[in-house]
Amino acid sequence: MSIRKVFVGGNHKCNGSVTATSSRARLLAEAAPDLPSSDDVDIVIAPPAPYILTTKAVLDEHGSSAAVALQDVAIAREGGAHTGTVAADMAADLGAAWVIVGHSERRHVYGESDAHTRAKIAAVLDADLGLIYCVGETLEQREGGDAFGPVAAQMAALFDNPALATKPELWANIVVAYEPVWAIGTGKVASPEQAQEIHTQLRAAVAAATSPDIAAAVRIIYGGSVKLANCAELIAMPDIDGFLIGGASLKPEFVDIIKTAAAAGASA
Ligand SMILES: O=C(CO)COP(=O)(O)O
Repeated sequence: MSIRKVFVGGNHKCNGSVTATSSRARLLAEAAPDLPSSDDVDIVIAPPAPYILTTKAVLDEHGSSAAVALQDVAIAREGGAHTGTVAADMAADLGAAWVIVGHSERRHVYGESDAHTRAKIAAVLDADLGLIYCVGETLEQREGGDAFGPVAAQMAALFDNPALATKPELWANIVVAYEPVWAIGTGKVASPEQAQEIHTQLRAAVAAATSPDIAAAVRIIYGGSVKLANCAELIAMPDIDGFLIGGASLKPEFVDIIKTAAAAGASA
């Protein structure tokens, strides 16, 4: 059971419409009386960028404490000549509180380099936004016997960030999402033991790169085929502090996953 405040994010990826995204936000906001308070759980929705304003408006209108996240960001904080992207400053302007960086679909489908990921991390931290930093190994890498090696290499992009060296308090704005590539959208969820093993290694890596206090406080969440049927056993592990949810965040069960995760956290 996590001793940290549970964090549940819904990554809508490239799905939805104005109507569908609004009704998902409304469903979540209307469930608020049945959900634990924002003292016990952080809830974040990452709709496609064009729907951020609408999502935020629906949440605000219903007094929801859920926050909004951008799914990816430009490498330059202020934007400029970066066709097709959204800048961190624009995310803040739209009312987003968080930005996802390093998602496997950016790394593997769009071929995003480590240099891009590093620049995006810098842009998000510089804009004072929360960073949901995704890491994860491919099936090939896991079957090759070293699941953590590639994850550690991805974490280096975070550890090398100069702002974090001078302002370690920025770690409070960071959530690390372990998302094994083989589990994303496949229905093949990592076992609680597999996830816990990597989360422990991640926490140890944070401790080695920063301090035991920062490592003890940083939230490490799991993503990859999380659904209502498997979330309870995952959240029961001591180093799984929440979830980043793709497919199931588009369904009404998202609310029930939040309830399950938050209840486990509150009883820890
Ligand atoms: O990529 C994910 C969240 O960012 C996970 O997606 P699924 O929950 O659809 O496997």
